[in-house]
Amino acid sequence: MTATKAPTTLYDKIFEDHVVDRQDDGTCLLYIDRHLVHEVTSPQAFEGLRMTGRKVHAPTKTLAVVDHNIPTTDRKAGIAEEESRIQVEALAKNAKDFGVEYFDELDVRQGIVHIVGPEQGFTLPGTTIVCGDSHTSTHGAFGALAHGIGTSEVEHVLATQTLIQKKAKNMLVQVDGTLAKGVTAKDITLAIIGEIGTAGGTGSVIEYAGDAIRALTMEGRMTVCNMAIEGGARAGMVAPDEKAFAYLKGRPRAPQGAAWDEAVRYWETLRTDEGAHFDRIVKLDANNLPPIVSWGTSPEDVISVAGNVPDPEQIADEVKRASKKRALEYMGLTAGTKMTEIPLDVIWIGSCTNGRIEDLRAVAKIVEGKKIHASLDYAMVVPGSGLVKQQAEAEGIDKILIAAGFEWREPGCSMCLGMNPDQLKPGQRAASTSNRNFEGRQGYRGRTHLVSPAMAAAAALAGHFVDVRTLG
Ligand SMILES: CC(C)[C@H](C(=O)O)[C@@H](O)C(=O)O
Ligand code: SF4
Repeated sequence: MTATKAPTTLYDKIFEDHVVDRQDDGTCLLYIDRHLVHEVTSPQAFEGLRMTGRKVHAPTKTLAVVDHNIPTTDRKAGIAEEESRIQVEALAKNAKDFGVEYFDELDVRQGIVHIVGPEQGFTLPGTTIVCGDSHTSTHGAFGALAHGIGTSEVEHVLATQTLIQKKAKNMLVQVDGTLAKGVTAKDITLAIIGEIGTAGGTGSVIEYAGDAIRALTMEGRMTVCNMAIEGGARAGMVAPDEKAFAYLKGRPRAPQGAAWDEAVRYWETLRTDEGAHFDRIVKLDANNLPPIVSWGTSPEDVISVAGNVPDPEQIADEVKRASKKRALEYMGLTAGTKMTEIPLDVIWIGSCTNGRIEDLRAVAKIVEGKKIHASLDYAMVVPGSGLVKQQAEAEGIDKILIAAGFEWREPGCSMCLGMNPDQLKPGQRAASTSNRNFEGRQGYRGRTHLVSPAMAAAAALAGHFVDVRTLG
């Protein structure tokens, strides 16, 4: 008698393929294929190795890049802020001492860690990937199991190439239908968080499926998986397909020749079986999805650009009501105001959510031959990596943006979190293509509205939000 194997999810498959040891209580030791390292969460981890005389277990499976603390202006001028400088210098030294490849601030391959991994073909389908950074979920777009980890785990992975994990629940987010013109992956991911809330994915790994996800480019899928974290999930993933393979083919770290063909044969098996069990299923209709704007101080505070600032008084739950009232106060908004009538001060385009070439192309397409609105303090574009910047310049995108009045910067995290000099001033209101809008996220008392690159571009021209579906 042949036993039929129970259908399993993509997450189950990759997880089980990497289990080195399993305890009775379900605690597993997972083998880690790829470890990305940046300057913020690695100094103590390397220090821990040094103090105990340990080495990096698999230096070739580790890649370090500087991103959070570096200025986006002249790199050769160095870093003025001491704490930032110390972190960056520590990473350079640690990479050298421990034999880890490192992209420094003058390397064209440098950029935001989650943009660099896929670009280098370091991120591959079916692998386990970790980084001391919450948005490691981005890599799940390639059908990898990608976890953000804490600094003590960074040390553990450096020393052992393994991670202690318990199996998460399986959650399916099914997005079907066709997006309206101007509506993008960012709107999908913001809408999902609006629907499930920032705790909606707690304890789960989300698989994104459906024809609207299939129709997205790899850049778009990365945008969606990037924000799985804002939906509370441990990771997000999309089953790899021809688009993923085409994106990776020929990348420096991707397999070549016969090894490539063999890899693709394996990658093609990486999908959820028909009938596999999901603990929770959420559906989103792409057909009717409007462009989304955040109005509050949580990524779940989202609304259609065609809507009005919501009224917290309508919320039954007292605690929630108080918190949303506070959010409106912080944001300097009044319930009932039309979203398209909120005047903006700053436009910021970049981040691991939306700092890829496709994002910059979308912006250039909208602003070409036009000027940013005179009422803005400034508009800034920060490419996600040196290679994105180079590609954009080869396409003339930099010229279009500069002619329209944008600042064109060096790559890094920049104002996504303002660990470098790029910060909002108190009271300044920004349309930002990043992923977090907490109080002070982009600068002390700064106000952030999360949007797609197309929405940010249209807002740059108008000085307020515009429904991009109405653009010609
Ligand atoms: C600095 C880093 C630890 C942090 C993260 O993990 O997400 C940062 O990238 C962020 O986006 O807030
Ligand atoms: S771009 Fe923003 S979200 Fe992404 S890693 Fe940098 S700080 Fe974190």
